[in-house]
Amino acid sequence: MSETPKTLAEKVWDQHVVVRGGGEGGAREPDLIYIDLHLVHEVTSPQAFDGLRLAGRGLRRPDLTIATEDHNVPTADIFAPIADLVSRTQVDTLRRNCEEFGVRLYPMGDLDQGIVHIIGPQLGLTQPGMTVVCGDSHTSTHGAFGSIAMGIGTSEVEHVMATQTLSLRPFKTMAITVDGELAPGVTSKDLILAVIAKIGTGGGQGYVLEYRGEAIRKLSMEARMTICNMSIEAGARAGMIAPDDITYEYLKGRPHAPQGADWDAAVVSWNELATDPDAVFDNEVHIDADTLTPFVTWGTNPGQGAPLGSTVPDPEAMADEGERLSAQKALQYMGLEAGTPIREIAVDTVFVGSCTNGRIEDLRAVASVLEGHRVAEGVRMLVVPGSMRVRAQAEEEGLGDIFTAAGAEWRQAGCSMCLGMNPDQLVAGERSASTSNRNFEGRQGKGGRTHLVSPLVAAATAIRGTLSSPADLA
Ligand SMILES: CC(C)[C@H](C(=O)O)[C@@H](O)C(=O)O
Ligand code: SF4
Repeated sequence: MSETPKTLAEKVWDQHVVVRGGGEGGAREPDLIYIDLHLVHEVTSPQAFDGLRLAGRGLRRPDLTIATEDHNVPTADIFAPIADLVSRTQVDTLRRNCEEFGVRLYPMGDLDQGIVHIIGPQLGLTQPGMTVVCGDSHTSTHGAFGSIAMGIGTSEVEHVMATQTLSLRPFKTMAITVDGELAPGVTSKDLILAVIAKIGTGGGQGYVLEYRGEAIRKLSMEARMTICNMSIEAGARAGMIAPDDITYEYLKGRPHAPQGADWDAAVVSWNELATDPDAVFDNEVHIDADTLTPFVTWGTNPGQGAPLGSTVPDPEAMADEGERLSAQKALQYMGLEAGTPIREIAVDTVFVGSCTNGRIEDLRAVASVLEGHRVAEGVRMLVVPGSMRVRAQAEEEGLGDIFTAAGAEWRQAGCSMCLGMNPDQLVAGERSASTSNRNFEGRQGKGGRTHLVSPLVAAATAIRGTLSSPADLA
């Protein structure tokens, strides 16, 4: 064990310092950090590749760089040419760039294609103790493996491409300890929505969050990924969970995971990453899992959430002026009145998918509720797997048939209705229950209204037509 007790984040950081910045405290210069894995998608890479081309540079480590197509993918027919010109150009540009610079790319429809944050873990590329970056804010997802995983800007994307390093200032650390156990029907999505409601969308600013405690330890890897995914919605730089047997079980045997003696050696070193007992965090938050119930958002940021069993809050009752004004504006945009029971809010669309909740366990949860039911009259339901492999597995397990039998649309892999960059969009005034991670104005299409929910709530809502949990179906 190290002499000075360290947190998980500090250990991973220290293992990646190439050059330590001079100075002390706030005046400390950034460190130069080595990057183990660089994930690339079509939206944030074109300028970076252009920059390299202009400077006459190549990629420092094409072998540590992987690209996929996700944001602009039409999920209704992934094998047809993309109709939208902007999307098609974006995807064609990625293909040309990857070819020119020697980057491995999973194109639309390939069995390994999917949302960037779903395919990294799925391929075993994301591993404990790594530094993972991508020009995408939800890169925090990969922190569920005990890696420092961050979204970066386009100029940083170019820097990583050229040097495989990044110049970074150390973060502050925050422990989010979740004691107890989640009740049946309460998922990691409810937990993270409750965390963000508690600390606020700016509560994590400048921090790496480490989720710990009994309730976190009991979660599957996929549930942990949902939590780390949304760290960014609390304003954090990254979210992390220490690796344990659940992590190793998930990772073992995946295509890029170490094998044989290398695997054993890796596990020994990964076991040393956990935060030392005496390590000190810059900030600590405690949550009691036992008290949580299904949680949904009513407003236009992920922190504007409340228990499903409660009512739309009254802005007038909010002491903080900023909060009050933001709630007033949100309710107006959302077309909601204070005091309305949340369970009475009717939706037009249910979206299951995204890098938050587009994995196989999410689809299983949805199918378990939908089986033997029909999607309510007048409600459109999209079920969009996060990757083509998730789709294949869901088909093999008969989940696809359950979705179609219930009247849902069973799609191919992509970001889909998580954001309005492809044909899957809400029209103005339409309201959705969505398993994605962002609910700001227009996120799912201009004028669209989004309620963030768990997969279980999404499924029950599809059946009843109003925001509901499976318990309401009895
Ligand atoms: C397009 C991309 C840059 C963006 C992100 O960084 O998160 C997107 O994935 C999102 O979820 O809004
Ligand atoms: S699924 Fe949504 S949040 Fe995730 S990368 Fe795609 S657009 Fe961003």
